[in-house]
Amino acid sequence: MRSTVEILIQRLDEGLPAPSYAHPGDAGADLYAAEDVELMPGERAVVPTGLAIALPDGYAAFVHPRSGLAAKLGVTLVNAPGTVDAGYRGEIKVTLLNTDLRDTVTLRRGDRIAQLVIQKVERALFSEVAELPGSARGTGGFGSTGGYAQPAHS
Ligand SMILES: O=c1ccn([C@H]2C[C@H](O)[C@@H](COP(=O)(O)OP(=O)(O)OP(=O)(O)O)O2)c(=O)[nH]1
Ligand SMILES: [Mg+2]
Repeated sequence: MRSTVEILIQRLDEGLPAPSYAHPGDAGADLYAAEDVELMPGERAVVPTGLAIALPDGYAAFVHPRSGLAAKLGVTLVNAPGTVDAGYRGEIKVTLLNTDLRDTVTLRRGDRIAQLVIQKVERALFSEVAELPGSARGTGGFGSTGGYAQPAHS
């Protein structure tokens, strides 16, 4: 059986469902908008979900966009994925962004606006050294392996 972890949840808004997985095997549990929101083209808004959680130490929750909202309406999250720390007891909020340049998007209270992914996270012990160990990649990054089209105006 797939392993599970118990997450304590508090519904700050009892009119909304508790988060749940739509299908067995889903990684993300949908989060609901606690209020109506209208996003003009390019506009963002911090939307409450009516949900607070207590994660066990060693876990974090990540607020991810929903691909349906992204593909159909151009709605994503400004800070995707948002990070919910294990010690956070406040309301989970979703930083929605309407990337569409023409259409205003209206979302209603109760709409599923994002999804929460629970993950184990390591806590690092940052050890400073004068030189880092070598690697095949070295310092190359930001497209160093090539294969990118040039913008027309460059
Ligand atoms: O999409 C998000 C991201 C964060 N949070 C909450 C939980 C998280 O534990 C807290 C702080 O988030 P983060 O560390 O990303 O924000 P910050 O700007 O660094 O704020 P702080 O100084 O409070 O850490 O805000 C959300 O509700 N939704
Ligand atoms: Mg922070």
